[in-house]
Amino acid sequence: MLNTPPLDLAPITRHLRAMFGSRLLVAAVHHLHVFDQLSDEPLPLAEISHRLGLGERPAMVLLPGLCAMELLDYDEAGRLAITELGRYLTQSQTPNLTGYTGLEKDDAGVIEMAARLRNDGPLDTAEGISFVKEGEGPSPMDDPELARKFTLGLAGRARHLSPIVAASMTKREGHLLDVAGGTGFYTYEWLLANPNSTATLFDRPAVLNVAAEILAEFSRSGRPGASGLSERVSFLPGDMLTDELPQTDILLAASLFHDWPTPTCQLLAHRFASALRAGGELWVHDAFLNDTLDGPLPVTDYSAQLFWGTKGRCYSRAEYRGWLADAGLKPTSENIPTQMDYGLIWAKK
Ligand SMILES: C[S@@+](CC[C@H](N)C(=O)[O-])C[C@H]1O[C@@H](n2cnc3c(N)ncnc32)[C@H](O)[C@@H]1O
Repeated sequence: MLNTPPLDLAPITRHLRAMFGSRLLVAAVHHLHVFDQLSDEPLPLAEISHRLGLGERPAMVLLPGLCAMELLDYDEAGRLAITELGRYLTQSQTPNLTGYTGLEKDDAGVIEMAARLRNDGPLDTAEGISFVKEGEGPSPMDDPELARKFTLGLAGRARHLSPIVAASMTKREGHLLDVAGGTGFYTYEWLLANPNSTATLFDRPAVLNVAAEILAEFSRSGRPGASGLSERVSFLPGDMLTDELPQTDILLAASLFHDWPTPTCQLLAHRFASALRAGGELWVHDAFLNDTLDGPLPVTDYSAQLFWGTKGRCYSRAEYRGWLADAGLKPTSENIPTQMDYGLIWAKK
């Protein structure tokens, strides 16, 4: 690990994402009527999702979120039940807080959250979805200005987390493929920690233009090894969903799967497994739900944020390990925390 770990910035991202958790709460009480639906009897997750008219993704964002808020819980039979606290959000309880929470029910963010939950995403996607390039439709990641805005929007987080990630990953000689690598910070830090290795940064062309500027700045930082980095990194523009990926020893998927729905994650796991050489390692850096799908709150709030803005959500380690095993990899049992409610898991080929 690093000698002096940097300050964990999680309090900032937790407060930021709490906005999306609040929208989930008020939408659940006043627009979807989750607590009234459950007030008579506990229901299996599939049944309550069906009664609420929610698809798999919105259900897996909303219901774990309400569990993390301690308003719902799983009973011994695995059904979702209202907790003692959650009873105070039903009309049948006296007193209850629905009059008070209802003061926020017409908030624009709450109304839009309810609409997105019912629709499994925004109604109008003419401009494309942030961080996502899929098929022939428009993508902000292919528009020079938007690609720059979104990529630089993640730069501070990546700059802060990447030394911690590089210190936590295995040290080895070989090649790193940083898929959907964005700014490239994870690659640059990993190369500094592995001086005899090389790397490919794979992303959309407009994103790689920004990454190249960041590499130029990084190379001038004066840190040991930084000035020679550009000879060890290749930039490869492409579409990770369709283009052939180069063979590699280590593949890093940082904040990647969480932008995509489950079937796409399964496809990506297969594609990434095929790109690994024998003995290769697939590393996932992300924020993980509990395997019991009931928290933690910072991650269910993050899942609500991702649901709002992308095609994805947060997933549990068990969900990831299932996809990686189905793709022929051997998931390890290591759970390595990094910071900002993120962590690493990895699998071997
Ligand atoms: C949330 S960002 C993560 C960036 C970086 N890994 C990080 O952690 O900072 C997702 C990245 O996926 C890229 N991306 C989205 N769809 C893609 C596609 N079909 N092929 C390649 N990259 C894609 C985006 O351009 C964006 O840089």
